[in-house]
This record gives sequence, structure tokens and C-alpha cells, in this order.
Amino acid sequence: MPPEPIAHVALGIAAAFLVTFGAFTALRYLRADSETRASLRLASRIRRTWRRSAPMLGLAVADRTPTTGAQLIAKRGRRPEPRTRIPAITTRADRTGVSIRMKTVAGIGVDEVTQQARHLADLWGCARVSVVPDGPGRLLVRAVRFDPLAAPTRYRPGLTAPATLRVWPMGEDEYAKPVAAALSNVPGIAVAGLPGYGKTSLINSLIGRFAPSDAVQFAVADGKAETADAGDYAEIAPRLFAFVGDDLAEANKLFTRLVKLRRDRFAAMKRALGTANLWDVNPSAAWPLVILVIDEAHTFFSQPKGSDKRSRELAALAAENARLVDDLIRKGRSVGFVTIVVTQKPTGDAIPTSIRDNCGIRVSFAQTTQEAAVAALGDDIRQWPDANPVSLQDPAYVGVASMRIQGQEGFTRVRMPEVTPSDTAEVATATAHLTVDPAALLPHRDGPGPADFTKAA
Ligand SMILES: Nc1ncnc2c1ncn2[C@@H]1O[C@H](COP(=O)(O)OP(=O)(O)OP(=O)(O)O)[C@@H](O)[C@H]1O
Repeated sequence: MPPEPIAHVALGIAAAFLVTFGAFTALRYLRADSETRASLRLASRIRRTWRRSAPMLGLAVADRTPTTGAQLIAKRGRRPEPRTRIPAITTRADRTGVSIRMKTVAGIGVDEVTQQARHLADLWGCARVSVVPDGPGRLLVRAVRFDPLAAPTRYRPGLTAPATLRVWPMGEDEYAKPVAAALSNVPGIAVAGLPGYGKTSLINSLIGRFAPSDAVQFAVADGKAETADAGDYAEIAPRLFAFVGDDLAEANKLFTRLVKLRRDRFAAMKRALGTANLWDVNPSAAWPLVILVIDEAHTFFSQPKGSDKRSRELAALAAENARLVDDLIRKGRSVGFVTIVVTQKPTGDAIPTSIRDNCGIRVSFAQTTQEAAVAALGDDIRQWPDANPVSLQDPAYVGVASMRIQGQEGFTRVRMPEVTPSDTAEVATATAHLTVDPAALLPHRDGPGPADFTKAA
């Protein structure tokens, strides 16, 4: 074919491609909601201006070594101009902002881009910009248009069982990225914070989310409730296989029963499941994950002052409660126990430090003092002032907690969705038929082997 028609065909193909691409972009824009449209406009601005803004912020390098091609086409006797190399980017917009995938170039990596994060945020008109590695030679830059921590969210649990019990989706971080806490192989979770900042709502989210699964059983000791049929958990009682109020002796009976269950499970598990760790085979209806929530936990552990007979009895019960819960946290992980210790007062005088420090995950809503923040999250929190729960003392931060996230350095603030007691109660009532005492599910010592038991279950 002569050269002219070839050029026409190539131009035609390019034009068709551009028209299709333009139509696709316009359609995507028109179908998006107003928040996503704003993010799409931002993404387009970031791509358009990147070649100019990257060098202005020092995110470009001069490549002085000419390529072979450049040498060949350079005018005789003249050295080719150095090339400016900037990190290549692609963007993806969502409701909250834009995720930018960036390829590193020599000398410009995560540290260099992080140093410019504040300037990038100013340049793009964003609330925040974060930078994390995304595999070798790649970065993920997240630009959020507004502060996700400042906007309360709500979660309404449904009746569908979660796809996995290994993680608990908790909320979103300050870059609107989902945050989940591992439940698998985690012995305990400590939740601390001032009254009214969202601890109960967080527990509602846990119960509401996992109640539809027949592979989870819940027990609650509520130090706020005077009787077992009062307080925050009364309406979800149908989905709890055990429930006690603030009576130390009743709580003692529950913790003793659970330690016995832990031991019996340990004795039976290897034979029945062929493993000493339930997470190797995942919890099931016959071998459910046992979640024990101890709310206002200090009620059950604090030593009363006074030397009269009653005080001495209560002190003995509190010490025994501490010993039993410590046992569950230290030894319960592999047999499928997760103990959640919720308290307004995380300091050593209220919660034994061995219990608190053995909890693999620690979460803190607002705190009034540095001492309480350190007790809740550990000494390292002093080095992360932005995420310190003392700075969360503001009505705008009800529902925001600080925690460590696996694989991420330091502490992160997380916006938890509000889950109302009535929504949780609805799920608990609808799933009440799934409630079973896990002790009743244990195979008898001389009973059926693993295969027979699975059938029986
Ligand atoms: N995640 C959230 N987002 C927005 N608002 C929330 C959230 N969680 C709780 N709230 C609001 O704060 C109020 C108090 O929450 P919650 O009862 O969970 O606090 P708490 O820390 O358990 O308090 P207490 O220690 O007194 O039990 C709720 O009634 C609700 O209106």
C-alpha cells in the first residue's frame, strides 16, 4: 500500500480510539455521584499538571547520560540535552479522593515523595496526602479531598454471615482506607476510652457483623449492668450463650466455666480436628470462635479498699477473676478464644497489666491524660503526637480511635462507623437460633472421632 493511505488508516484508528476513550470517560463522569465527580476532576487535574508540578517540588531527576538513539539523532558535534525524568503516574478516583500509583525513578522514592506530601496536598487542594510503598519500584499516593475522620459514618448490620472470621472490618483510616483487625490467632483486644466516645458502638459492630455466623458464639460480662437483664447488652442477650452483670461472684462463675471450656477444647481438639490450632482449619459450627466481651472490665478486677470480711471476699474474687481472664488471654488463642476487654480506665490500678499487655490489638478512643493514653496503647504512642488519643477529646471525634495497624508503622486514627443498639438487637433476635453453648458441642472423650463428629454436628 502506498504511504498516504497507510497514514490515513493510522489516523482513522487513532481518531476512533480517542472518540471511544472520550465517550467512555464522559459516560463514567455522567454516571458518577457528585462526590466521585469532584474526585474525577481532581484526578484529571493531577495528571494534567504532573509534568510541571513534579519538577517544581524536586520530584524529578536530570538524566545526563544520552541514550544510543539520542546520540544517533543528535546534530553533529552537539551533545544531546539531558532528559528530565519524573515518576510516571496513573490515577483512580473514588468518593473520597484519588489513589495515585507512581513508579519510582532513581533517587526519588517513598521518603522523597513523603517529604513533599504537605506541598502536594496544597497544590491539589486536598485535606491530606499519604505515601506508602506498593511493591518494588512502586508507590501508592493517596489524596483525600476531605477529612474522613471528621465525617461520622453508620453501619447497619445485615443477616448475611461474613465471608471470613479471620478479620474484623473496623472502619476507615484518615485516608479513607479500610482498616480491619485480625481475629485469627489474636488472644485479646483491649478497647479503652472516655465514656460516650463509641466503645459500646464498636462492640455492637462486632456482634452485629458476626452474629449471623453459626461459627461464632458470644459471652458477655457487663460491669455496667446491675443485673444480667439490664444495660447495653440486655437486648442482644438472645445471641449470647452466657451473660452476667456486675456481680463479681457471677462473673467468677462465668470465667471459671470458660477456662474449663478452654482446657476441654485443648484436650479434645487435636484428636477431633487433627491440629492444636483451630485457626489452621478455621472455626466452624461444631468448633465455633468464642468471643468473650468484658465491658467496664475494671469492675471485675479492681480491689476494694477496706479490711472487713465483705471487702476481703470481694478482693479475693477480683484477684481470681484477674487470674482466670489472664489464663484465657494467654492460652485461649489457639483454641479459638478472643477476649475483648473494654474499659474507661486502662491504667494498671484498674486492669492488671498482664491482661492489658497480652492483648494483641489495642484500641483507644479519646483519653484525658498522657498516662491513660500510654496505658491504653503503650509507651510508643508518645512518639506519635498526631495519633495520640488525648488529641481526640472533641465531640467531632466521637467514634474515632487510635490503634496500630498490622504492617504499618506507628499509630493510625480510625473512624469507626456508628452501630446503634437497636440495629444490633434486631440482628441478635433474628439470629438467636444460632446460639449454642460451645461446651455442649465438645465431643465426648470416648465419643466419635473427627470424621464422625463432623457428621454429628
Ligand atoms: N462511631 C460513632 N460515630 C458517631 N457517633 C457515635 C459513634 N459511636 C457512638 N456514637 C455516639 O456516641 C454515643 C455514645 O456512644 P457509646 O455508648 O458507644 O459510648 P461508650 O464509649 O460506650 O460510652 P460508655 O463508656 O458511657 O458506655 C452514642 O449514643 C452515639 O450517639
